[in-house]
Amino acid sequence: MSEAGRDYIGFATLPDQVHRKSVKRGFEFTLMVVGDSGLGKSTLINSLFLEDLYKNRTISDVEDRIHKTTTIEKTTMEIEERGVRVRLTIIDTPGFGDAVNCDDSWKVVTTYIDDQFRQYFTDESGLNRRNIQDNRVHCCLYFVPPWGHSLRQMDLEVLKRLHRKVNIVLVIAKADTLTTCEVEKLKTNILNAIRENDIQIYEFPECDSDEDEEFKQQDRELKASVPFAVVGSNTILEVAGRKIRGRQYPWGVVDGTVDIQFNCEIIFLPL
Ligand SMILES: Nc1nc2c(ncn2[C@@H]2O[C@H](COP(=O)(O)OP(=O)(O)OP(=O)(O)O)[C@@H](O)[C@H]2O)c(=O)[nH]1
Repeated sequence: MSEAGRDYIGFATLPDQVHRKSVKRGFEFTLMVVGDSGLGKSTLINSLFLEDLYKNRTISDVEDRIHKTTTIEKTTMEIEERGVRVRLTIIDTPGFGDAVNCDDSWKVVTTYIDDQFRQYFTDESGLNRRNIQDNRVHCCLYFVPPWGHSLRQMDLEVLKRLHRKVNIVLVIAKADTLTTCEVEKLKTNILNAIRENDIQIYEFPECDSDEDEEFKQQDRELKASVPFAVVGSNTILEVAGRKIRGRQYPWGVVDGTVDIQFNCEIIFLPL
């Protein structure tokens, strides 16, 4: 083969090579969802990944919940978007915050995260390092109830124990139950609370200076929306000839996949 026809392999193509290898192999991504029962965690996860991840789940009765301890429930699925495969694992924490005394709700969650780090370290130190399964938790979606004024003492206790172990993304659940002003106020209070308590939540990386203006604007809006106000829905509605996952009210439709139309709050999730 002539020199000109030969593909150049070198440092310059390194990002390409890494990219190609990763695309071929696929990625592993583990997302943990933490929050009280009924905040819409399953609904949001189902709406985000367009799957029904919790088909077999039954609703426990109130009596059960009073004494319930937090458990870990793991669901794995393969998803593919434009040829890129992702092995997505959702770690749910049913029972979190349900018990009358939830002093220890955080323990199950932190123990699980620590165990995964330990397992990964052990596998990496072993002889067969090629086929390690990465079960470490990459991101934790923490659901804040919409009916409070800020983070509760319990949220602060949990977040203080989690923030050095995992990337935390805070979301205000069921944001369609709040007005624009209420959302803004709650966001300000939450941001003040995490600052006062030295809690580190996930920060988006700096946007490259050579990105186009539209991308930069999107990036600014995304950063300004933290903590994200979210609305989930598993109902498909037809609005203006378009099929959306939304929630229907007498006064309008909340598009769960794009924005909260009467709140002008955009739902972006950094996945
Ligand atoms: N108004 C409103 N209701 C929602 C939203 N998301 C979910 N719901 C409703 O809230 C109820 C509970 O939703 P789930 O997704 O089961 O809540 P969960 O947090 O997974 O609850 P557990 O499985 O008990 O932990 C359901 O009736 C949903 O339809 C939302 O964004 N807004």
